[in-house]
Amino acid sequence: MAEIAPSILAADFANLQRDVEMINSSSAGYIHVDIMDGMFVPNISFGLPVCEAIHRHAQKPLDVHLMIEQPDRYLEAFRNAGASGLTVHYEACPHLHRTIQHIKELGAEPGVALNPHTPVEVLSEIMGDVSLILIMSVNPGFGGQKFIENTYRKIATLDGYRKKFGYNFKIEVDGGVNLNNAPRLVREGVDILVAGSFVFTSPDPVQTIAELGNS
Ligand SMILES: O=C(CO)[C@H](O)[C@H](O)COP(=O)(O)O
Ligand SMILES: [Fe+2]
Repeated sequence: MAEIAPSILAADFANLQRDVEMINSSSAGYIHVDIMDGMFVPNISFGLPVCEAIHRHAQKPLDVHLMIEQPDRYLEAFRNAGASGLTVHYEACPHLHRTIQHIKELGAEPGVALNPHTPVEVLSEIMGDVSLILIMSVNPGFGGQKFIENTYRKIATLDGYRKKFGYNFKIEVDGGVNLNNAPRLVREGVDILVAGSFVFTSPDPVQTIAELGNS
């Protein structure tokens, strides 16, 4: 069993309210909101006004994934735009401890994300301070990419740290998640599966979210 965070990046932006309401009516635990700045990643998604608009209709917490440089500049603004969780990239934060404290002061759940090439060991001194560790299973920037197989090993290593030291963070995986890889991801220790294109291109997204959740 896992919690599901459908990624709104794969929604129909011309029918955003309809797609948010679909997620509301499903068993999803969160709405995953991908913010891309065209600098940290080679793509621009959307920004604060769209996040606010999603929040106006959402009945699930917004899990905001900041793929932006110097995310400290925008933490408060995204919190005010409705973010329940704020996840920053390790690779974008030279003062990660300070950034995590800032997120906590804003009353949001602090998360940290790792690109596929970044080993989980770099987070060893911050694992006790975060609510969420997001393992990217594709290179961030685009939906609809192929799942990177090395992710299983990273999840297992991270789960090993959690068990050894009794940490409470949740493990989230993001990118290329589908019904083929979800069961093994959950076995390795994943708590939250992000799924964008697999959910939104399926004939029955509510049913697909339920099936992923049963993985
Ligand atoms: O952070 C992301 C991309 O950078 C998205 O959350 C992710 O790609 C989800 O989309 P899909 O399930 O289609 O891979
Ligand atoms: Fe994401």
